[in-house]
Amino acid sequence: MSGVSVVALPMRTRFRGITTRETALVEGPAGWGEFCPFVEYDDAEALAWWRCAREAAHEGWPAPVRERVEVNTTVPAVGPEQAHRIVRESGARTAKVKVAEKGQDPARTSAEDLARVEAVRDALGPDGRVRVDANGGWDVDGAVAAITALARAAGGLEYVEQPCASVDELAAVRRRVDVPVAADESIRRAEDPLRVARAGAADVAVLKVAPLGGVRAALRVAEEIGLPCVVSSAVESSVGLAAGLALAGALPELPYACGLGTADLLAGDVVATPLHPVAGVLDVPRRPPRPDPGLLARYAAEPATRDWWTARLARVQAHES
Ligand SMILES: O=C(O)CCC(=O)C1=CC=C[C@@H](O)[C@@H]1C(=O)O
Ligand SMILES: [Mg+2]
Repeated sequence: MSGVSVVALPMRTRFRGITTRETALVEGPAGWGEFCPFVEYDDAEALAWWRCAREAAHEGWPAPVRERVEVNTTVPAVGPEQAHRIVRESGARTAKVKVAEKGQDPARTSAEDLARVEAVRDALGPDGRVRVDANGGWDVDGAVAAITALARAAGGLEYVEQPCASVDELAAVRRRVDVPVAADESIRRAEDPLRVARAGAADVAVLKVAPLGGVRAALRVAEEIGLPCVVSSAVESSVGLAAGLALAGALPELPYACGLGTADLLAGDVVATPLHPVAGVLDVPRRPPRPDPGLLARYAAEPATRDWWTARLARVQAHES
């Protein structure tokens, strides 16, 4: 397939259970788009991710209403020393900390999570903002206990992202804790992204541009959901991150630092100047950065991986026609 480059980007540390981020970059008349649904997603779920890539490559993005976006630093499920170093080196004022890592007991708060958020608070100082993301890893009682303990250890939490898996569980937790609840998977993986708001299950809406189908589609969700929004990445290369920044740049209101600093999680990227935040800030691009041919070659996926992605992309595109 012409104009498609499949790469396997090394990551600095394990995040979301992966240490390599496979992704397909597509070129069109408007620039480059990135198609990178996580490998376990089926073609039906991958369709929105293709629409996001197609928008970037063939249509372009709506004009932004701001030139810069404050971003949080993202702390994977690492030890306290590494967590402290990540936050200090980022210069960001907000940190999102991964907790309830897969395999942990959904009914309890791990000592590792408590130590991690304590180290993050120490690195940020008293004025910093600490948020945590459980990726649905707790049950309701476990979430209530964990959020209380983590808020104490962190010296206060800005919000807790997806403490439980279902909308009904989010609503139950929200009734029992003072920490604001942010919905992520309950929006980006839902048949109806607005249900979480109708159910009174969240205070904040996390928007990921690719699973929501592109900048324009995500702006429509933001308008309809009636909650304050925060934009977060899907650990894309800097090409796909630019789409997230285009969304953050175009939202009428942007009350939170955005989870778009994830180029820092990559040990390799496809653009000569990756979108690394400086003091927790990123500029809003008007168009996606162009991949560097040498980097596309350097990180080119092996043939079997390339064939898997190009076949997946062709199947998803066929869904559209
Ligand atoms: O929001 C951030 O700080 C970075 C992005 C991030 O946390 C995630 C990206 C992709 C999938 C998940 O692992 C995770 C999330 O759940 O938000
Ligand atoms: Mg999340």
